[in-house]
Amino acid sequence: MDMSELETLIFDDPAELVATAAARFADAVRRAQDARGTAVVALTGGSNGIALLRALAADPGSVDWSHVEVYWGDERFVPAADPERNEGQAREALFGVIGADPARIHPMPASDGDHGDDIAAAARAYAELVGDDLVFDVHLLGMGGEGHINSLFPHTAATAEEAATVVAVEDSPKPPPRRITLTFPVINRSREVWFLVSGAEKAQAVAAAHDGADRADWPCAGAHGTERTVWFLDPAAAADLP
Ligand SMILES: O=C1O[C@H](COP(=O)(O)O)[C@@H](O)[C@H](O)[C@H]1O
Repeated sequence: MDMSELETLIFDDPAELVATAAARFADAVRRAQDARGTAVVALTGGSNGIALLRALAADPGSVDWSHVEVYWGDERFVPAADPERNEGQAREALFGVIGADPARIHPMPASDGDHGDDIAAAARAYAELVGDDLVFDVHLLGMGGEGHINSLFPHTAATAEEAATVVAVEDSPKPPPRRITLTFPVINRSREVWFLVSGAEKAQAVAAAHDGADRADWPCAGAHGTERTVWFLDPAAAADLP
C-alpha cells in the first residue's frame, strides 16, 4: 500500500456497498466541481461498477452530469454494439437514461470504429485523448479473483508499463482477448482510486493488496490515489483480511 489515505469499508452485502459508493461518488463529483468547475472520472465495467451507474440513474439529480468528463479504465476491443462493451453497459445503465451530453462521454474505441481493427492505433488515439496531464478525481476499479484491475493482468507487459498511459492488450487471459486499458502511470495520478469488490473468490487478492504485494503478482496491489484509496467490500471479499 502507498502513503495516501487508505479506507477499507465492509458492507453487509453488495447492494449496500453499491448504494454507499454511489452516494459517495455523487459527493466526490460535487467537491471536484466546487474546486475546479468540472469533475473528471474513470469508470469501470463489471458487476458492481455497472450497478453503481444504475444507482446513480435512479437518483438523476444527485450529479450535475453537464460538468463531468467521463472516461473508462478499460474496454473490450470488439464492435461497438457488442454487449460485452463496458461503454454499452454504461449507456444502458445510466447515460442513455439521463440523456448525457455525448461531448462529455469519452469511450475507448471499438473494433469497428475510426481505427478499424487496428488496436494499436486505437490505443494510441485514446492515449492522445487522455494526454499527459489529465487527472481523474475518481477512478473506479472492479477486480478479478487473480487481482486484475482494468485490463491489467498478473505478469503481463501492460501491468509492467511505466510510460504509456494507454496500451493494447492482445491476449487477455479473461475473454475477450483484445482489450484497451489505462495503465498504472495514469491510474496512480488519480486523486481517488476506489475498488468495488464483492465475492469470496476475490478475498485472496484483497488480502494481498492490503499486505503490500508486488503488483506483478497482484495488480490490485499497485493502484492507489494520490489523496485517497478506498476499498468498498462485502464480508466475503474481506474474509482474508486480518
Ligand atoms: O474484465 C473485467 O473485469 C473487472 C471485474 O469484473 P467483476 O464483474 O468481477 O466485478 C472489471 O472491473 C473490468 O472493467 C473488466 O474489464
